Amino acid sequence: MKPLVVKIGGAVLDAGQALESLLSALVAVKDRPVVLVHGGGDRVDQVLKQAGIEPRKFNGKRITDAASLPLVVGTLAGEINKTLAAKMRALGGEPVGLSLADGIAFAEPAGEEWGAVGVLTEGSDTLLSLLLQGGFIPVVSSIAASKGGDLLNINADEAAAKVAELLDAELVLLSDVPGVLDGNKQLLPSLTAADIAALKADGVINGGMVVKVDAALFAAGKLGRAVRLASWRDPQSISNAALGTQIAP
Ligand SMILES: Nc1ncnc2c1ncn2[C@@H]1O[C@H](COP(=O)(O)OP(=O)(O)O)[C@@H](O)[C@H]1O
Ligand SMILES: CC(=O)N[C@@H](CCC(=O)OP(=O)(O)O)C(=O)O
Repeated sequence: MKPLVVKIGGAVLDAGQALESLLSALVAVKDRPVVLVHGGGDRVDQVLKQAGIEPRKFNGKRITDAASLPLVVGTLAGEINKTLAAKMRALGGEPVGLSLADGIAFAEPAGEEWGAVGVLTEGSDTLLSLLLQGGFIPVVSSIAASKGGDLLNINADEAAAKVAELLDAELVLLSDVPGVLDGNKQLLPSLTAADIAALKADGVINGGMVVKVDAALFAAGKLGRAVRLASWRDPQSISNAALGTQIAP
């Protein structure tokens, strides 16, 4: 069976029992290899504010100035990555905490106005495949590096899309909403690229959902199959393909 790449982000990291249930469900998957890719933007916001830096985002992506970068790296590749791995180990899994910079994918700066935000370029499945063959669960943060060795901040939805592409995996992006919602807050079970363009133009898809649907469309195109957006509040979202929004290639 194809590997399963699950991305979690946002508030799940502070969600106590919901996080434990989700990680337990991931550890319990035995019929296929699993990779966990994580964000943690909410926690980064807290850490930046504590340091007197006001978070700045555009279309759900963080503009990352030089003063913010060490805090972003420490929070995502340090605190959150190690916390998730420790929790999964406590639940009986064999996680290995990594970043994109650990040989998974290179990045290039996204442009001067973005600061230390990167766009992913080429990658390799070598390390991930070795870990999966050994029965480990890679836990991947979205910190990448350029070929010149500079660290870059990647949006975690884009990181998950790249990891799924490298592994030719099934991709599920879990968030704090049941999927993409319409203007009346009703779940949209499936979306095409044209539907997404219209919903973005109408402002129904906004904020963090913009980068998520864009990453899902990118991955669906590369993989040639649908990518699913669902909620981390229900651990069944991991394996129940009927839950959430399917984004078609
Ligand atoms: N059409 C939409 N459907 C669902 N959520 C949306 C929509 N438009 C904007 N959002 C917002 O996007 C958020 C999810 O994105 P984000 O907070 O970046 O998630 P994560 O941190 O898990 O990646 C939702 O909580 C919601 O506030
Ligand atoms: C460039 C960029 O947007 N980086 C993100 C990486 C983490 C992330 O994407 O976290 P969520 O999935 O929880 O939103 C950030 O600094 O917040």
